[in-house]
Parts: sequence; structure tokens; C-alpha cells
Amino acid sequence: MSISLQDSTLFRQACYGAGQWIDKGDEGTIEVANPATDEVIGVVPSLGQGQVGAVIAAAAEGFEVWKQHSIAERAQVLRQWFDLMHEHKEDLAKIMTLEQGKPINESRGEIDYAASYIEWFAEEAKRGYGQLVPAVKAHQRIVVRPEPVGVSAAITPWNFPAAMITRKAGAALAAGCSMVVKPSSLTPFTALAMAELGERAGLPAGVFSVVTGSSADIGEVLTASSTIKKLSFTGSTSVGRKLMAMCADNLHKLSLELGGNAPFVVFDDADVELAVKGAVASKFRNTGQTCICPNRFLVQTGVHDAFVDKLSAALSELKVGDGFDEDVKQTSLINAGAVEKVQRHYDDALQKGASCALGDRPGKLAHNRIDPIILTGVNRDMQLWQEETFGPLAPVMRFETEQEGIEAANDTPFGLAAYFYAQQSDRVWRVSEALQAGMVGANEGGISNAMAPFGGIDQSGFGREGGREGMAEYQQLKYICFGQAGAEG
Ligand SMILES: NC(=O)C1=CN([C@@H]2O[C@H](COP(=O)(O)OP(=O)(O)OC[C@H]3O[C@@H](n4cnc5c(N)ncnc54)[C@H](OP(=O)(O)O)[C@@H]3O)[C@@H](O)[C@H]2O)C=CC1
Ligand SMILES: O=C(O)CCCC(=O)O
Repeated sequence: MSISLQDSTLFRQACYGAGQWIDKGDEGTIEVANPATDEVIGVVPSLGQGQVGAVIAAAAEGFEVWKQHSIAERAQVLRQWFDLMHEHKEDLAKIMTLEQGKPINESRGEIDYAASYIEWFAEEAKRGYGQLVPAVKAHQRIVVRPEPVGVSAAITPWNFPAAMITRKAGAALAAGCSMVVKPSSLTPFTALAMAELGERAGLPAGVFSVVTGSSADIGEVLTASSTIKKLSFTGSTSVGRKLMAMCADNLHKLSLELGGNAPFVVFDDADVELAVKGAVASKFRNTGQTCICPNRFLVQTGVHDAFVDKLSAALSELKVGDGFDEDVKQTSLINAGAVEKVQRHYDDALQKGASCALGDRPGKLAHNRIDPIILTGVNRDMQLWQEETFGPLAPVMRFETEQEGIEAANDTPFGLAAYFYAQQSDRVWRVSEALQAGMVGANEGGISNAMAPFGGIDQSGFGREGGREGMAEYQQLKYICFGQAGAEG
């Protein structure tokens, strides 16, 4: 490791199950590299399937213990976990930038965001209300009781190494479930630091585990296990689809937060300055590697040129470099494959008639860095229209009428996020309702909040994380019908 931490014990090169640190994997080790330098920063064990099975068995025991805790006790432990994340925010942020590459200030922001899910669910734990339902028969009483589903599992991506864990684990643990997490092999150290803090917060053995190793092998064990009752996955649509098929035998409850293809629509009556601010914040967050990043900019003809000019000016100010440099706003993409995908979209678009209004063909800078790019003259035949680019490339298409803009925005099988900018209030309502997505930013580029239900529709998956809805994903309903002896009829 090439950074100094105030608390070096947060950097664990071991995984965590049954309340123990496991430093030997039956399948050897996995090296983790810093995307900004390609240097290996450490190794984690590659667990064998038997080892993962043992962690799941311990999670079943952890569940039995945890579900007996009072709600106040669960809330207290979660609150303590939240406090520890804040206390160690700087170290957690450094570990995240080291393994994921994002600017250190964004890592700090992600730790705050991740911790906010733990805080939210510490409070929601107290609000797992059931229902008393009026019964048709006078002698009956109907009670509906939410109960924890049991042992849950999470498979999480590399782009948000902390928040994608806490918004699943916070909900699961608040509901009374235990959870086994498999983080991305590209970014396991943030997850392991969180496990260390969870242990210090007082989570009983087996309640929260982190397993590392081959994703295919671990995915197989998690989906084949009848001990596990719920799987929550965030990642690509292709892997999500595969996991859903693998869960079919056990009929696991599932949440899938999959790829997006968010439109960002700017109408003639928009506040263009505000739209540019929102575009920079949403598109260039994590150097464009966010599932809710705008993937397609649709700009009405009256403000098209002004928007492109102002966006170019704003993007020219973004410094590209190493995430530990406090002034840097855009950093290395996660790996060479990510740069190749941006290159492929760029080449395809230029070949099909787009023009480059800012930037250059990706691939010239060292360490998988790319200067922000704007392409204009984009059309629907281009690959970047159909697939998530997951990088700092903003393609802009011009449109004439409101109807045309909405129709183009909805021209995708994905439905995670959508954004638009307009000022006429009737249009704001109309467009909010017409956009087909699980989340809409109306004159707003920053839509992520622990208190709101996060999730998509169609090929972007299903299930909601955060909000009042988040905990329900880890609960099942039991309806109890009370009769009275001698009172039937
Ligand atoms: N919705 C979102 O937030 C995300 C969307 N994406 C999209 O997906 C594209 C590809 O990114 P990529 O990292 O490859 O995403 P993946 O879907 O491959 O990876 C996400 C998670 O799934 C795991 N995984 C991969 N294959 C399997 C499997 N067969 N069984 C069980 N788990 C598995 C990965 O583990 P491991 O890393 O160890 O292989 C990781 O933990 C991106 O360009 C982007 O378009 C990517 C990340 C997040
Ligand atoms: O890309 C993702 O899957 C994470 C979304 C980040 C957020 O919650 O805003």
C-alpha cells in the first residue's frame, strides 16, 4: 500500500466471515491494482466454494442471534457503525481512491453518502410497521406482520465501493437479516474496511460478512444456496440476467440494479446555466462511471449551441489526473477495457456522422485517463445511443419539438434515471410524467438520496434501495388470522 492511514488496521488483506478474519483462500489470492498507476496495492484471499459455504452457514447462525435483538439494539449498533464511518472518513476515502481511482473529494462524498444509508436504516429499523386489517367475520382479527427474510446476499460493483454495500446491508440488517457481501474483486478493500468497522460497532458474528474470490464461483454458491433467501445485485444487465436465471431453482427474492442509459433533455425554456451545472455534476461524477450518469444529451434547437458552448467551457476547466491531487476532477477509468469501450463509441459515432466539439480520441493519456469529450450531431444508429458508455464522453443530439425530445429520450429498453431542464411549470409536470424511468431529475442533476427509493424499470432491473421501500426488500409478510373459540359463524 502506498498511502498512509491514521488507522492502518482498516486496510485488511483478509476477508471476514463468522466473525473471523480469513487470510487464506483455498484458491490462492487476488491482486488488487491502483487504476491510477497500475501498481498492485495488496492482495485478498480467493475463497474456495467450501469456504464460502461455511461463511453462509455462519450467517444463518448470525441471523438467529440478530433477529432476537430488540429493534432498539439493532438501531444502536447501526448508529455506531455510522458514527465510526464518519470518524474514519478520511482513511476510508483514501482506501477508496487508492483502489477505485475516483477523486479524493468524491471519495469523501461517497463515504458520507454510504454512511447516510446506515443512518437512514438505523432509524427505519424502528418503523417496520405491520397492519391490522378489518376482517369480514366478527370473530376474526387479521394481523399482517413483516418478518425478516433470513440470510441475504449482495454482489456489488467497483464504481461505488462503499455506498452500494451500505444501501443493501443497512436495509438488510435493519430488517433483522444477516448479509454476505461479495464486493467487486477490483475494489475489495473498502468493503473490508467497512467490515472492520462493523465488527467494532458490535455486529455479532455472522451478521455481516465479506467474501472475496472468483465472481463466477461465489455467484454459483450464493445462488445455489437454499440458506440464502434474498440476493441483491448491482452491476451490468448481462450479469444480472444470468444471476436471475441461477436463482430460479431456489426462487430467491431478488433486487437487480442494472445498467442505465439515462437521457438528459434540455428544452428551449431551460435555464441553460443550470442545465450545464447539472450536466457536469451528473455526467462527470466518478469520471462518467455511474449507472445514473446521463448517457445521451438531447437539446432543443433554440438552446443547442449555447448549451454546447457553455458545456465545453465548463468541461475545459476540469483537471484530469491522479485522484489524490485535491484539484483533480477527472481520474483514470477503472481499467484499459473501460477506455476501449469509450474509444469504440467515439470511433463508431464519428464514422456515422458525429463531430467532436471538445476533446480528442481517447487513448492518448497515460493510466487510462481521458479528457472530457463532447460529440455533436449524434443519431440513434450509433452504439453510444444504445449502450452505456461509462466514461467521460457526452454525446449531444439536437431535436425540434417537445414530443420529439420525449420520444427520443424514451427510445431505450433501459429505465434507470432520466433528467430534464425546463422552466414552464406545465411542461415540467408533463415531461416528469412522460419520461420512462425509475428516477427523474427535473432541473436537478444530483438525485441520489438515502431517503428516496433508488431503482429502475425494464432492462435496468427491479427493486428499490433506500427510502421507506428499501427495508421491505428484506422482509416477507406473514398474515395471521385470529379466531375465537366458540364464536364462529
Ligand atoms: N449498475 C451499475 O451500477 C453498474 C453497471 N455497470 C455496467 O456494466 C459494465 C461492465 O462492468 P463490470 O464491472 O464488468 O460489471 P459486472 O456486472 O461484471 O460486475 C459487477 C459485480 O458482479 C460481479 N460478477 C461478475 N460476473 C459475475 C458472475 N458470473 N456471477 C456473480 N457475480 C459476478 C463482479 O465481480 P468481479 O468484479 O469480482 O468480477 C462485480 O462484483 C460497465 O461498463 C457498465 O456499463 C458496471 C458496474 C456497475
Ligand atoms: O452506479 C451505480 O450503480 C451507483 C449509483 C450511485 C448512486 O447511488 O448515486
